[in-house]
Amino acid sequence: MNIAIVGTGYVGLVSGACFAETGATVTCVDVDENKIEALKKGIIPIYEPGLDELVVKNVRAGRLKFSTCLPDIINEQEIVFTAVGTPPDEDGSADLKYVLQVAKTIGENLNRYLVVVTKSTVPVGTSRKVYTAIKKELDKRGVDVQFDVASNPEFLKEGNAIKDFMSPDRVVIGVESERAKKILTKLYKPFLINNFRVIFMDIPSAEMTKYAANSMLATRISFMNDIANLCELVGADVNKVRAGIGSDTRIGRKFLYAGCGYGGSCFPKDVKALIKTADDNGYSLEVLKAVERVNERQKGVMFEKLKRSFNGESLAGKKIALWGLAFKPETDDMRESTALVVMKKLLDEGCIVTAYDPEAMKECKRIMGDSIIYCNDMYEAVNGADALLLLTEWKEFRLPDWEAIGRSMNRKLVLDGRNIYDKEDLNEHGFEYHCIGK
Ligand SMILES: NC(=O)c1ccc[n+]([C@@H]2O[C@H](COP(=O)([O-])OP(=O)(O)OC[C@H]3O[C@@H](n4cnc5c(N)ncnc54)[C@H](O)[C@@H]3O)[C@@H](O)[C@H]2O)c1
Ligand SMILES: O=c1ccn([C@@H]2O[C@H](COP(=O)(O)OP(=O)(O)O[C@H]3O[C@H](CO)[C@@H](O)[C@H](O)[C@H]3O)[C@@H](O)[C@H]2O)c(=O)[nH]1
Repeated sequence: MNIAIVGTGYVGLVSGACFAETGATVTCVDVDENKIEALKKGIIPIYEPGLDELVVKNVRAGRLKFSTCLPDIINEQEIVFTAVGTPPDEDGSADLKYVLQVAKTIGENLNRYLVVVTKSTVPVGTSRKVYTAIKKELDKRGVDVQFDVASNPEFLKEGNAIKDFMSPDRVVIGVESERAKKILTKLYKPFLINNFRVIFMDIPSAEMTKYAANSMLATRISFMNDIANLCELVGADVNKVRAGIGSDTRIGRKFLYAGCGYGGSCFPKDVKALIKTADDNGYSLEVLKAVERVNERQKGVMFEKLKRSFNGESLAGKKIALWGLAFKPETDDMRESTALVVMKKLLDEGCIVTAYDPEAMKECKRIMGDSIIYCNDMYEAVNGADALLLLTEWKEFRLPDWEAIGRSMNRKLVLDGRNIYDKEDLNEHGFEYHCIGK
């Protein structure tokens, strides 16, 4: 089966490598020539566990190829997926220019039947726009080629992308033609051989499912962050509350972790876009508006705690160490990460910021330049520091040598934004310790 994936980012590259792993012949297409050149040499542009091996293996097997030219390969494909970015526009709506550019290119070059599948996260009605854009170009050329559009939103999480893609909880496909449904069933069968969890539905419902899923998950997090802040005021412990409510199967245990706010390329942008879709349709999504407000506030909580620990004393000139810069562990992605908000606040206050992240140092340098001090490891970052802020719960931060850290810090103060340390343990080592929701 020949398929192409247009847009070779987190989603496009992971999907391409995983489809190739099941035996499909996949061409990953991108307009970024440097990225494609690097991939052809086996250099993977992002950090995602297991991705290097999977890409290299499938390239060697001849099942995974790269191209910068969709027109060259389009008429050899049965399916073309669009996995380009849909960044937020100034008003919060999803910017569809890349998706529609791809549709135009398809219409300008298509000569035989094709299923065009939108994998990017797009608002309801986008597949219709994709259909119209392709048809318009075909009509201009005066050719009568059959094609179908479908919606297949992606639910993978960064840092766990390959596992999520290879063994999905479910695959959602919005499709309105039997021919396209049959082709997509064939493609997804290898992933779900013994338990075919593909949910077919109409296209608008598939498009909406993606936003509703991310919004529900973001809601759980903001809800727990709100409860955590209240726990602090009334003397409860949010970790115990989480265990207490998560054991109710109607609630479930996942995505209930209070912390210093959610980030990433998806939750913030998708919550905004859904709010905008509703506003455009004359409906106000009150719950989601609150979810967003709570998250904005939560990203400032670590800084507020730091200020409180210094009891009104100026933070200017204080050396503050940050552990974790990525928006979550196991990725180098810093889009909308809490660290960006914290760094800005610290620098505005005149602090000296030292930082360490196992994978996101290069990305941080690209964004922050020389405004902070980049350290070679977690221990170098805390050397002479007046406080340590844990912002991303990487595994290597879980069991630090507190004795050594205590000797090297200027003030023994730890603020834990992901609740991974034990207060009693830290206090025993002579540290002042604060976390979220306790
Ligand atoms: N990152 C995730 O974890 C994730 C998960 C599920 C869904 N999504 C959604 O998937 C989509 C892609 O996200 P991403 O994180 O992979 O984006 P990304 O920014 O990592 O990658 C997008 C790629 O598309 C390329 N591109 C742009 N215009 C192009 C064109 N006309 N032709 C070919 N390539 C083009 C860019 O050069 C870039 O390499 C978004 O809609 C996002 O919301 C992302
Ligand atoms: O209990 C939790 C779980 C997550 N987070 C934070 O939420 C953010 C997002 O985390 P996660 O969902 O694991 O990563 P993403 O890669 O952004 O994945 C989300 O966004 C993707 C893009 O749409 C979807 O495909 C995934 O299903 C959805 O989980 C991160 O900042 C986490 O620190 C919490 O604060 N508490």
